Amino acid sequence: MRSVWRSRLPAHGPAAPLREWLLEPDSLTARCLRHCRGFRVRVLRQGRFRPLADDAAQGRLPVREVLLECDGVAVVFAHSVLSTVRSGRLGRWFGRLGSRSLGSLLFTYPGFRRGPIEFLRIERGHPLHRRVCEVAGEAASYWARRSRHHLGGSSVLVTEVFLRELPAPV
Ligand SMILES: C=C(O[C@@H]1C=C(C(=O)O)C=C[C@H]1O)C(=O)O
Repeated sequence: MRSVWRSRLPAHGPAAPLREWLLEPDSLTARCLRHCRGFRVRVLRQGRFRPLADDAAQGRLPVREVLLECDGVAVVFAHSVLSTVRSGRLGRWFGRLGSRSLGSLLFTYPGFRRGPIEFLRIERGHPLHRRVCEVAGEAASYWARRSRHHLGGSSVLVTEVFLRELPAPV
């Protein structure tokens, strides 16, 4: 079952500082780098997996899941899915990222076009909720955002789940 992702945060939604992080128009990696001394991308899995119902995709596709860590603390769980198996340059670059941030590609190479950012409070029953609890600990719900980045005829759907209060600027 697909969830209803919304184009706006509810007025009574998360308060600052989480609200500002959810609304960050630029790269989360760049924001993390401004807010902590030690930033790291911890790759949890990368390969061809069956996408989530929410990913609006069929078949086994290139999937990447990582934790963004600030000063040793995991602050974002990211789940990214390519639109097709044959994704040309995007597929090659995606597969070779390793521990480099996907954002270092999406927000630097000029050919990408980003679609709208959508928001969802991920609760028990959502396929990502269980995965996030496995890595970040049990919580009733997590706020998340997602957007699709297009390059030519391919795209990557990037879903970011915020795990805890995020660091203040250093
Ligand atoms: C899209 C960005 O890249 C970040 C890093 C990711 C990765 O390395 O897989 C995935 C999503 C983001 O949290 C960003 O920095 O905004």
